[in-house]
Amino acid sequence: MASSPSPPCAEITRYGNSKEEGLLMIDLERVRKSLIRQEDSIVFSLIERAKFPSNSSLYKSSSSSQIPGFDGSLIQYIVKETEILHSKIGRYESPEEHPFFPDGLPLPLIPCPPKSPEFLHGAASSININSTIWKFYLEELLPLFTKQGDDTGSYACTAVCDLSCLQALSRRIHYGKFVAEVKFRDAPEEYGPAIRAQDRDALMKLLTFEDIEEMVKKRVAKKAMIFSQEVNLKEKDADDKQQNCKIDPSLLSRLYGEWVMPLTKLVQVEYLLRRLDK
Ligand SMILES: C=C(O[C@@H]1C=C(C(=O)O)C=C[C@H]1O)C(=O)O
Repeated sequence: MASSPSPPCAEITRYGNSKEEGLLMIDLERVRKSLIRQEDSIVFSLIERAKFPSNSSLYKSSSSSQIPGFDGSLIQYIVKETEILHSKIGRYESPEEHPFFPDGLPLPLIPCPPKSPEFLHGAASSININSTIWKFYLEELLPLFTKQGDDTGSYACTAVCDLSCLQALSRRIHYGKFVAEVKFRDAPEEYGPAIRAQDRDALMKLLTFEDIEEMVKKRVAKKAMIFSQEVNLKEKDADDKQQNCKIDPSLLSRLYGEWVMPLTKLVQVEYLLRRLDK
């Protein structure tokens, strides 16, 4: 029997945990399918950002932003203002979306769909590690895949690409909450004692699947090679395809191995530590 298609990310929050409610069950396979689909968004957003040079002035605070009354960097200004607009239209009503500058965001101006039974424990809303994502993206990842250079005419487009990368990475990493909830529901008798003992190491060991992680690293590198290769009508051999990539496929493996998966697991641990809170 064909497996049911994985729910689009936004729908998974509307699924309950009981067939009696006429809602679809969520299981680890469906959650993992959503993570796989999110790989595409991350790969394509990095390919788009790689079109522009490093444009390091974008990320310098105070004087370089030259925004009257704003003393942060230009990228901070653009992200903050974008998140204010997105908050007004209800983006952060979704448990899958997390702002990078949550303080002082306005309430939605438009009516949001009625809240369906929450799939996640209420403590989920207290977990936001975007400051960590911001830091590794700007300080460690960007220099690895952008060419040195400064093109003042492309600052706005560059910042929009950065925001797309940041949002895709944030969504993927915080999806760890859904992974953790499914794992807990699948084996409360295993996770319960480690949660009650607040044992981070035990929880990390329970939720880690190294075979899956190895597959993820290989798959994202392959996606980078396929999605970013130059396409022409002449037949190219495999080596040429590898050389003509807009982004180094091995960078995606490194991104997932060093940052995305460890941070997704950190989110899972933080969520599970709070899972039995009243
Ligand atoms: C997301 C999961 O939890 C962990 C994190 C993974 C990831 O971030 O890709 C993969 C396997 C697990 O070690 C999972 O089990 O699918």
